[in-house]
Amino acid sequence: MISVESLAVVFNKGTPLERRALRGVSLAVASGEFCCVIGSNGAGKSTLLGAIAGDVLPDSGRIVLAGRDVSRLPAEARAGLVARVFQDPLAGSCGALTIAENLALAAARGQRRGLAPALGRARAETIRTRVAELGIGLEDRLGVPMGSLSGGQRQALSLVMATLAPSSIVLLDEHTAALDPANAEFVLDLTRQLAERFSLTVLMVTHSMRQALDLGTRTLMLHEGEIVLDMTGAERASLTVEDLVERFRTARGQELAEDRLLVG
Ligand SMILES: Nc1ncnc2c1ncn2[C@@H]1O[C@H](COP(=O)(O)OP(=O)(O)OP(=O)(O)O)[C@@H](O)[C@H]1O
Repeated sequence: MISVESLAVVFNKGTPLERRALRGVSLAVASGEFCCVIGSNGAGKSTLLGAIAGDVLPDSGRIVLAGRDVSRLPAEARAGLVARVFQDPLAGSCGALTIAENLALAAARGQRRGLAPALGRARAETIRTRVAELGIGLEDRLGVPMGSLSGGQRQALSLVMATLAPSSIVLLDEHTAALDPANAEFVLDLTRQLAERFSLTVLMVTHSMRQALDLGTRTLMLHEGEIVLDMTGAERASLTVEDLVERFRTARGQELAEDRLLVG
């Protein structure tokens, strides 16, 4: 469960570059809910995910994850509660470490232990099984450096890493945007499967309005640091991309001026 209350983030406060990235965002995401987040450039999507993960500390407001108030905790202290996958396939894992080492560290996330115990036998078996389930032959290459893999392979492993530790909150920040269409589809399918299998609570940022309506159970639209649309259930099921554009126009009294969103 994610609970965000009146969250505000201001960058470069008190300078000519001041930017209010989040303007009092409140949001409750139930356990097992899969929420897609869409919005134009600079809407505050990454800032919201960063604030939940602890990479961005809020100026005001409160964040509660799985019943624990984490508002002032740094990212390391939240690692056992929340996992994040980034747009850049290189960002979520260490290229110099092997696949097995990266996965072992992910499995030990949130625990105060080093690499050696993380590579215990039982854990090594789990890792091998989880990698084999991807069906892309990486289980026979667990000793190769992560840096030698393709973007698609790396993102697939990042998703496995995000779901190895018991944390059930996963934040996906345009995690397929840097992939070619075939790999993006593969990683999206994997996202669906893992979310269902582990009853994950997911916040997935996407620039594709189609994806934001097709995937998961809820669609949020952020605009200029505020949630302007929040759709779920039957209302969402019948919505087309055109309807979504129209809803935005009605809510904000302006056109959605974002080519990337409309094309996606
Ligand atoms: N570290 C930072 N320092 C200063 N300003 C920032 C920082 N991070 C984000 N911003 C600003 O805050 C606003 C929200 O940015 P954010 O990255 O959250 O938007 P976004 O919705 O993820 O956009 P995009 O789709 O372009 O990635 C933007 O105006 C951005 O320029």
